[in-house]
Amino acid sequence: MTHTTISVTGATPYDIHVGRGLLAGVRDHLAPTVKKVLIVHTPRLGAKASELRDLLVADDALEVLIAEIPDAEDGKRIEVAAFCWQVMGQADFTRTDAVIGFGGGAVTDLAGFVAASWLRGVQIVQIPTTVLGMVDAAVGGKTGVNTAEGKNLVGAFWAPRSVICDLDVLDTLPRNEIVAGFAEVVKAGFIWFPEILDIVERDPEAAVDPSTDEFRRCIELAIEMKARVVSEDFREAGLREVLNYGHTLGHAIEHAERYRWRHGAAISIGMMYVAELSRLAGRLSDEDVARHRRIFDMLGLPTTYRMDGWQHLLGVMQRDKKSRAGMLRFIVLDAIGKPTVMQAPDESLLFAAYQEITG
Ligand SMILES: NC(=O)c1ccc[n+]([C@@H]2O[C@H](COP(=O)([O-])OP(=O)(O)OC[C@H]3O[C@@H](n4cnc5c(N)ncnc54)[C@H](O)[C@@H]3O)[C@@H](O)[C@H]2O)c1
Ligand SMILES: O=C(O)C(=O)C[C@@H](O)[C@H](O)[C@H](O)COP(=O)(O)O
Ligand SMILES: [Zn+2]
Repeated sequence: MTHTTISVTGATPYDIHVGRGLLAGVRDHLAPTVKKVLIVHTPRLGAKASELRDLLVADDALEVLIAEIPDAEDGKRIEVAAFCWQVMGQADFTRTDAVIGFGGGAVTDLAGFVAASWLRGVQIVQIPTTVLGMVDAAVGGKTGVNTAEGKNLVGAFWAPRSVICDLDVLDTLPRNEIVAGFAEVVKAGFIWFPEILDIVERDPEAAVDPSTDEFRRCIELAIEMKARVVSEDFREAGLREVLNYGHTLGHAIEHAERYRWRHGAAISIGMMYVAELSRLAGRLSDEDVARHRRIFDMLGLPTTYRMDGWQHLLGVMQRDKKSRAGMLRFIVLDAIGKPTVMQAPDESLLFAAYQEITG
């Protein structure tokens, strides 16, 4: 199977590697000067993390440390970052040492933040083990943790040295996780590469099956999209905001559900919401909105939410990072592949769109 390399350019360039059997070459992705490596992983990835450690200790010059952190969003907390800092401090981890984030998006976000903050920045190699991590979380250098008030409210922009997407690690990933992660792939289809949507519509089963060419094509298109966007706008001064399509309501739902929902499920509803918002604002056609619903239905991703929580969701959305001077801002579509910003929409319009997605 071929090995694809997708490059991020800009002030801190790096490559994203996609293929199979890539973990064997992990040492080559760390700077030769590295003496200590911290592998951050969750209990579920314990056996694979041991294999990774064995590959690294084959280099006698390397000392490998392990930080096993709680699973999923339970790991994206400041207390967990503090635990990692403690492991690093006790091992005299220096500026020439390296962190490896080995897991889903929750792990790569946390590990990236630990690397960004330790000694004000040490190198990080991201090895995502979920679809979502490969196409989105491990690429682009957004790192962080959740707080009681909201999702990803504390963090840093910190570019990885390298991203290794070894498709072999997806063999153990449950189907529901593959599908949830595919929500970010579909997002790339709505905002940038409609070819992804065509592939899903032709054969949704093949699209989410990691052994198919269709899956590989979708994954690579989504990574390509993200690499192009973050190459142009690393710190989200403009263009990068398009990657937040569906996330304003999506993050508020994750908060309302106490981070027990899959990120992909929450943002699927969030994308359905902004599609309806775009339509009610006269921007998006009925057919393009129907296309959203059809694609989410084909994949088994949710498109509706309960009627009651609106006031709570609205309050949480005020803390969205795209808000400016108390004004809400949403990424909406003028057409498929044409995202834009909607500034301070009327609350009645926001509620009308919400009514369209209540089951
Ligand atoms: N930084 C970014 O740009 C960015 C982008 C998108 C999402 N995110 C964040 O990513 C997180 C969601 O990531 P996720 O969907 O990968 O969730 P996750 O990290 O919680 O992983 C999902 C589940 O899959 C398990 N798992 C991971 N790899 C596995 C494997 N190979 N085999 C079996 N089980 C495995 C994990 O233990 C976990 O239970 C959210 O916190 C979201 O905010 C960040
Ligand atoms: O990389 C980005 O930029 C994104 O917005 C990608 C999103 O899919 C991702 O969930 C991100 O973590 C959301 O960022 P936030 O700044 O809204 O917390
Ligand atoms: Zn996301």
